[in-house]
Amino acid sequence: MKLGALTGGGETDTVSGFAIDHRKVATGTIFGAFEGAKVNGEDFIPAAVASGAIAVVARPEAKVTGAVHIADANPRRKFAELAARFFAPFPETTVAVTGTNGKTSTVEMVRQLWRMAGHHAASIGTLGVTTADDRVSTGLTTPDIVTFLSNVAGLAREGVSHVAFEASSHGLSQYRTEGLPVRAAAFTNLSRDHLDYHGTMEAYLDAKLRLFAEVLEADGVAVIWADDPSSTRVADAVKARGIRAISVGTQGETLKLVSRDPTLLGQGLVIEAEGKTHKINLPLIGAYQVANALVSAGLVIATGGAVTATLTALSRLQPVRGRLERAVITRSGAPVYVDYAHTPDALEAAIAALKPHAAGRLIVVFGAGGDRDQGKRSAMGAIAAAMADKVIVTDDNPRSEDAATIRAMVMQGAPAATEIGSRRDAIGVAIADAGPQDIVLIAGKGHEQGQIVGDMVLPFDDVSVAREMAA
Ligand SMILES: CC(=O)N[C@H]1[C@@H](OP(=O)(O)OP(=O)(O)OC[C@H]2O[C@@H](n3ccc(=O)[nH]c3=O)[C@H](O)[C@@H]2O)O[C@H](CO)[C@@H](O)[C@@H]1O[C@H](C)C(=O)N[C@@H](C)C(=O)N[C@H](CCC(=O)O)C(=O)O
Ligand SMILES: Nc1ncnc2c1ncn2[C@@H]1O[C@H](COP(=O)(O)OP(=O)(O)OP(=O)(O)O)[C@@H](O)[C@H]1O
Ligand SMILES: N[C@H](CCC[C@H](N)C(=O)O)C(=O)O
Ligand SMILES: [Mg+2]
Repeated sequence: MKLGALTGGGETDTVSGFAIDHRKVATGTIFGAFEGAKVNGEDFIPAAVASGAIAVVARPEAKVTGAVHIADANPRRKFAELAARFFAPFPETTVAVTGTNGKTSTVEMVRQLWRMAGHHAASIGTLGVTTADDRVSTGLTTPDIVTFLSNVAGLAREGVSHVAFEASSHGLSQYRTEGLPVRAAAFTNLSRDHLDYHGTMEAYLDAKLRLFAEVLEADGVAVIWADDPSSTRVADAVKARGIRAISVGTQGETLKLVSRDPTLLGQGLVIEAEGKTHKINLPLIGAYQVANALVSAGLVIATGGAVTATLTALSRLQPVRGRLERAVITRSGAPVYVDYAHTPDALEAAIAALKPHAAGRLIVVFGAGGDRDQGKRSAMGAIAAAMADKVIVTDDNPRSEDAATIRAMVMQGAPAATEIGSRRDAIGVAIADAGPQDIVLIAGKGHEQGQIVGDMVLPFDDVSVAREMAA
């Protein structure tokens, strides 16, 4: 592709690629110079040009010599639009999910439902780029724009026609997925998280609303979990654009959840849709997975799936890794579940999912990530103290923070909790303590295969450690 084709000018240089980090620039690259949270990418423009950048997308105020300056007041969005033209074509059907919790579960369920309907489908999010037979981590829930667009284009070349991706609030704020047409967008819920980045809940919600107010195609469809207090804000943003909405939940109009009865390994659902009543056996436990299953069914229906076939397919959903995953049963007969709950609302949902199944005590082991929202820590402690029978506070991913300080903030909400810094020891104590009527919940890291301490990622997998301790 010639540079002129992207700028509308006559430049004849051949574009070889796109980069937002000067260290990845080669001859023919278009460099995106963005002001970031840590450094200003504009400081690296001379180095990028020296490495062969033929154009730089930057604010009008930025200084660019030796390469074409593609000036724009919103360089991240401009860069994404140009990169999308370079990496196209993309799979014909792409959907996005946003919300504090449920994104990974929902995109994974959408991928499974599409596959059951015969489509070649993939998902992109916290678990990485996932296809029917492969999973590659990108390190982020919503990857950076170049990683994202090049991966989506690669999936199209592999014959993937349907992609579901997680639109995190950071990703939306940083235009990491702009330029890729979104046929349907779903909202799961909004509760406290990432205030270290967004500052206020209003700013956090605004970041997510952009998916519906700007990103979703004008002739697209919104899928809304109607039972969340913020769902009306999403419905308003969608109505303002005259876009069709599918609402799901007990307050849902398209897929109305009439009843939910826990069974041994899942739950029996009664759902009203198009005037008909559907009885579905969902093979997943927890009210929160019903919410995600209905949102995922809404997304499949929004993109052409038949209602009855899609709802029936819910009974064949496979568990999502690290989301109420049953890791092992202890020698005393106590099941040990691993869950990714790392926000107050999520911890409440995970504990609420397991409590009805615990004839004895629910023992919860959890902590909180470092370099993340600090305000949620005591709130998580308080929820665990209120809802669980025994609480063990331990390390999650301390990152650059002092681990003991993080634990102390969690303990403020759970003063009677047991504190064990080593996550391995904490899991061991919980499993040794659990009796035949008890259930152990290990929360916060889910599928993660490492514990981030400082700049190191130490190998650590909650499921493997639980199995080791229960052996
Ligand atoms: C806070 C945050 O979101 N940071 C992300 C962001 O960095 P940034 O734009 O602030 O970049 P910066 O580090 O300040 O640098 C500014 C610019 O200079 C460039 N640069 C920088 C250094 C250099 O030597 N040369 C150079 O060109 C950088 O590439 C960047 O474009 O853009 C980068 C490229 O896309 C991301 O890697 C980085 O994710 C960091 C590592 C991160 O930890 N993000 C987490 C918080 C995150 O995004 N989590 C969400 C939430 C998950 C959820 O929903 O819970 C996710 O989607 O994963
Ligand atoms: N619909 C829901 N309502 C409330 N809690 C939920 C819901 N779905 C998931 N959870 C809780 O949140 C945890 C994370 O779920 P999931 O990974 O699907 O969310 P996510 O939005 O992808 O999270 P992240 O933003 O960290 O990527 C689950 O392990 C569970 O504890
Ligand atoms: N166990 C992780 C979960 C959050 C990871 C991801 N959602 C993010 O915020 O980057 C932590 O709290 O460190
Ligand atoms: Mg996720």
